[in-house]
Amino acid sequence: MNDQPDRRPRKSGKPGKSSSHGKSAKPYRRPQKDPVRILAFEALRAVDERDAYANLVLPPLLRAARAKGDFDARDAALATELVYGSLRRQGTYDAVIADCVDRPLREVDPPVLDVLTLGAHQLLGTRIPSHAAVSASVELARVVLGDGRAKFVNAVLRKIARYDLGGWLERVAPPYEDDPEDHLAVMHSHPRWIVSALWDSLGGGRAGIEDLLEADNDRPEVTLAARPGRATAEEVLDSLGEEQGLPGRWSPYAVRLSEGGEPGALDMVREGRAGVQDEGSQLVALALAAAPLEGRDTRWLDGCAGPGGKAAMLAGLAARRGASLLAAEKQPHRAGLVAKALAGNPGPYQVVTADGTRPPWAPGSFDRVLMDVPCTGLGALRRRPEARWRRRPEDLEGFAPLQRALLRSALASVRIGGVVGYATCSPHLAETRAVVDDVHKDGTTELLDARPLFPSVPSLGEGPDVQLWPHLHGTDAMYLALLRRTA
Ligand SMILES: C[S@@+](CC[C@H](N)C(=O)[O-])C[C@H]1O[C@@H](n2cnc3c(N)ncnc32)[C@H](O)[C@@H]1O
Repeated sequence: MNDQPDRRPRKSGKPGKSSSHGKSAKPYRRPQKDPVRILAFEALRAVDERDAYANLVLPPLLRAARAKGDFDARDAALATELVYGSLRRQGTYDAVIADCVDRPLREVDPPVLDVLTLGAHQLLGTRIPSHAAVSASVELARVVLGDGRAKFVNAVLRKIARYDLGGWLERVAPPYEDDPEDHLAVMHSHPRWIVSALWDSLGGGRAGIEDLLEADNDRPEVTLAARPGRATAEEVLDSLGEEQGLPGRWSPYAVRLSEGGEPGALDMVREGRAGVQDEGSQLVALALAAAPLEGRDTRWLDGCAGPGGKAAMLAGLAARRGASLLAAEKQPHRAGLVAKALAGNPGPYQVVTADGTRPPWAPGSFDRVLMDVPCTGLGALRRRPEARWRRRPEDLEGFAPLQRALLRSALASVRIGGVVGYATCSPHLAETRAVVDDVHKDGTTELLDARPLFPSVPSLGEGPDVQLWPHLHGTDAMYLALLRRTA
């Protein structure tokens, strides 16, 4: 039922005209322009209409609003919460809104639906009092949709305001006993196919999958990685000044920022001595670097390096051990980002623009190889609130041949006895174990137990591969399998 939310023919209609104010008995009053809600609406329209990413579209809008004055940090925090919350909880809010309108959601004009979603989030997902949430949304509707459609918005939001979130969920979520996946999809605002895929990968009962789906709806912490050889986590912590930070949970290089702030503005980040990087990604790079290896260990390859977070960590670790890193990336502009991330690395490295499936280097050239392949990104839903609604199950078929080709190419690139790390930022079994099992069947690899290379990280399952989880580890759902080439 909730697979394709019955919503949003995306490209939309135009804002309606204001109704004539001569007809109203009341004297005409100009709508009140609330810059926070107007900005949130603009961001949602960009996500809906232009397939923009909220995390890219929002910062410039916020900067422009602040530059105009009259928009402070609290306004920015509220606008961010309204945009991210509306996108994350869209599946739940769609079910609620559908119950309050007398036509299918796909027949509601998308800008109207965006105003309703923003209103629903204020009513059901924030502490804003109901009357304020309704009146602010109606004023927004008057500004961006016109008076006629503002009446419709008013009527729908008044219906929504009758119950709180719990009350609505009891009404609109199908009973768990009838259809567990549909129930969880509505309760936790994920498409049903993603609930199903995550559950297949996670295993276990109801409690675990519920915790995972809720963790996907939490705002993730911003984590920094001290670049090995250029800074330590202690130095990064000391440099934070006003910003508060905590050491990482698992990675000795991690620093968790307590307030989101603007990490790009921190001195350490501007100087390239630290970078923004989820702790799960740090652990994957550290595990590959620590995998046991006999014989030569001087040539390392990152075969899918852009934008360069793991490459920066690997390059620093390689430098300490007298090894060099080749960082390859197919997209030239992303290879540029890798070059920027690696600039100033204390040891030898090279960045090349290259297709990892048709590599320009000789077979067997490397001792350690990381293949962090392109994937659906279902492991990073916390960071990209719109991604869950954009992804389709068919996307998996698009990635499958490339993922296998890149893993095979990684194994051809490593010497016999060398180690390949196959990584994804998706826990979907079609992108993780299915790929590794297919390639392992060729009979030229040994699977290594990756778990001991994640020291002190709990709940790593039965191995030999490692799947991290937001609700268990506070990281993105990164996956790592380690394969040694045997023939
Ligand atoms: C998951 S991202 C890698 C993230 C990176 N390891 C990091 O930590 O910053 C996958 C990257 O592979 C690149 N890519 C896609 N197809 C490729 C190919 N055939 N050869 C090399 N790189 C490829 C994409 O452009 C993308 O930058």
